[in-house]
Amino acid sequence: MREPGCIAIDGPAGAGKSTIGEHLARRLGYLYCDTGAMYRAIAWLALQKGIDLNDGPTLGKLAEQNTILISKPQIADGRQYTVIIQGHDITWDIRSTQVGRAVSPVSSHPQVRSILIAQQRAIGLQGHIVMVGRDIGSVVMPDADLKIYLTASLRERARRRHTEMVERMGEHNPALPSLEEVMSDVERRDNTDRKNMQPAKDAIIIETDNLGIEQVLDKICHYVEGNK
Ligand SMILES: Nc1ncnc2c1ncn2[C@@H]1O[C@H](COP(=O)(O)OP(=O)(O)O)[C@@H](O)[C@H]1O
Ligand SMILES: Nc1ccn([C@@H]2O[C@H](COP(=O)(O)OP(=O)(O)O)[C@@H](O)[C@H]2O)c(=O)n1
Repeated sequence: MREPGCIAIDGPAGAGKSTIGEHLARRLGYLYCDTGAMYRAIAWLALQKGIDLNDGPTLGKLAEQNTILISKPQIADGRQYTVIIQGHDITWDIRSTQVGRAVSPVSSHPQVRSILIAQQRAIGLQGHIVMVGRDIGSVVMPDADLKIYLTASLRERARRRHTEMVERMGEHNPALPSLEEVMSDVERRDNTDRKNMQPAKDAIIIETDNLGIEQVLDKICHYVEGNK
C-alpha cells in the first residue's frame, strides 16, 4: 500500500486531536491543519463585530469575505501555528472561553461550513497532510487514506482542558474557570457539535482515557505503517 496521503483525525473537544495531530505530522514530515482554528477565527470575528450567532447568512458572508491565514509559528510562545484575520494575530484570542462558547453555534450554520469545508478541501489536496477536526474523515476528506477518531470520557476531556488552561493562565488567575465550568462548557459543545461529529464508517476509533500521548501516537503510527 502507498504511504497515506491524507490522515484525518476527528473527535470531540479535549480528545487530543491537536496534540496528537501535530506530533504525528512532525514525525511523518507532513503538513498539519487544525480546522477548528478556522471555525474559531470566524467566531472571534463575529464576536468582534457583534454579529448575532444565530444569523447564518451573515456569518456565511463573514466567512466568505475574510481570509484566515494560518502559518508556521513566528513566535516561540507555545503556539502550534499563527492565525491572522483582518491583519490581527488572534492565535491566542481564539482559545478564549468566549470564543469557546461561540464557536459551536457559529459552526452549526451550513452557510459557514460550506465556505470553510471548501477551503479545507483545497488545503487537503496538497497531500501528505494530517488534518484534524470533527468531520474530516466523514465529509471534508472522505477519501483520506487513514481515518482516526479519538475519544475519551467527558470527565477526562474536561480534566485535560482544565489542566491546559491552568498551565496557560496560571492557577491563581481570576479568569480561570473551575473544572466544573470547563466540564459544562465541553458538554455543551459536545451537544452542539454532535450533528457534525459522527465518526466516518471506516474510521479507527481510539479510546484514550487510559492512554498517554506517546501511546496514542504509537498506536496511530502502527496503522500508518500498516497503510504503506
Ligand atoms: N492521551 C492523552 N493523555 C493525557 N493528556 C492528553 C492526551 N491527549 C491530549 N492531552 C492533553 O489534553 C489537552 C487537550 O488536548 P488537545 O490536543 O488540545 O485536544 P483537542 O484538540 O482534541 O481538543 C492538551 O493539554 C493535551 O496535551
Ligand atoms: N472540522 C471542524 C472543526 C471544528 N468545528 C467546530 O469548531 C469548534 C472548535 O474546534 P476545535 O477543534 O478548535 O475544538 P477542540 O476540539 O480543540 O476543543 C468545535 O467545537 C466545532 O464546533 C467543526 O464544526 N468542524
